[in-house]
Amino acid sequence: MNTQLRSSRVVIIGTGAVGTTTAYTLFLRERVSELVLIDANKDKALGEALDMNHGLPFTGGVKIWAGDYSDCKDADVIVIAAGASQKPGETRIDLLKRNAGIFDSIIKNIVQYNDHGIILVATNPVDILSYVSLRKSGFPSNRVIGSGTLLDSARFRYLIGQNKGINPRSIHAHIVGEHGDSELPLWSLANVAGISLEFSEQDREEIFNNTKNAAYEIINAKGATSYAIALALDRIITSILQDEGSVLNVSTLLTDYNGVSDVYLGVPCIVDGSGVRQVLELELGDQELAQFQASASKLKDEISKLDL
Ligand SMILES: NC(=O)C1=CN([C@@H]2O[C@H](COP(=O)(O)OP(=O)(O)OC[C@H]3O[C@@H](n4cnc5c(N)ncnc54)[C@H](O)[C@@H]3O)[C@@H](O)[C@H]2O)C=CC1
Ligand SMILES: CC(=O)C(=O)O
Repeated sequence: MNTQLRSSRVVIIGTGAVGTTTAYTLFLRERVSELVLIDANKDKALGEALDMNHGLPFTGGVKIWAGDYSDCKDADVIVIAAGASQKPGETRIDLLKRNAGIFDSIIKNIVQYNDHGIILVATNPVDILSYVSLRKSGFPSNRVIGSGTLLDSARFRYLIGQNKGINPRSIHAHIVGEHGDSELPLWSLANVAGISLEFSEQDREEIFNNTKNAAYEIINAKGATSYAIALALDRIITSILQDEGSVLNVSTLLTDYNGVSDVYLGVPCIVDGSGVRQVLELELGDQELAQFQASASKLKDEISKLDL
């Protein structure tokens, strides 16, 4: 495992709430040597890059600029956070038509210049758009990753931590499936130091509902979610760039995974410099299996309506 930070370039496509906060997180934590911002609104990318550059005297040496697709040539990771976001009351799936449309040109532009990097998708619906990116890029599946249920699992761990009075970093717990309304909690795997955690039915219901509905709550309150997703993307990017081999609940192509194939869903994966090095197959209980398969069917149904 290489723990040294090597020279690296990350390109972020879409400099709205998610893209910019991710850029700022990478900038503050000095995760990369070069950060390129691309947006359909060139002035927005330019302004964000300039604003961050003015912080350089207070931080380290990350080189940031507003670029174009030719800058993807030397990129190790290309993050896609471009496109429509949910308005209050909209689901992630409601964004599919609008966002699948723009992925056509975004992926074409990326592969015109890059054949070796890792595409990391954040745009919603993230599992379906990761699958679209795989099909349109022709990249191997280990190099097309969605942020998946990493964010949902973080929310779950936070809420369990609140319930138990334990720091969420010490809580091990997983949300798997769609990053969206059909996701499922794996209560039987929730533990602290390998010790299973007990919950009342009422606590389980409250913790899971608050996990699943977190984005709706935040969007109603402030219009977008940005900080926690930026930290989740930073976690994935760092695991790639530092060749960590961390286990993260990202969205990946499933092949006969608990009977599910040919769809992207969030499950625990070993993430390193090659992208998704290994998909870890979980043993699911009967009810969990039924829910997981229902989540897959829902997304496959949506994918079948797309022109791929
Ligand atoms: N995967 C996850 O866990 C999360 C995903 N998201 C998703 O991320 C996406 C972005 O969300 P926000 O940043 O809040 O939206 P935003 O509206 O703040 O920013 C979107 C940006 O994309 C740009 N854009 C649109 N079409 C483009 C194109 N063809 N090429 C380049 N840039 C383009 C816009 O100019 C805008 O700057 C949404 O789909 C949202 O649902 C948001 C939070 C968490
Ligand atoms: C918007 C979104 O997908 C989230 O914050 O979970």
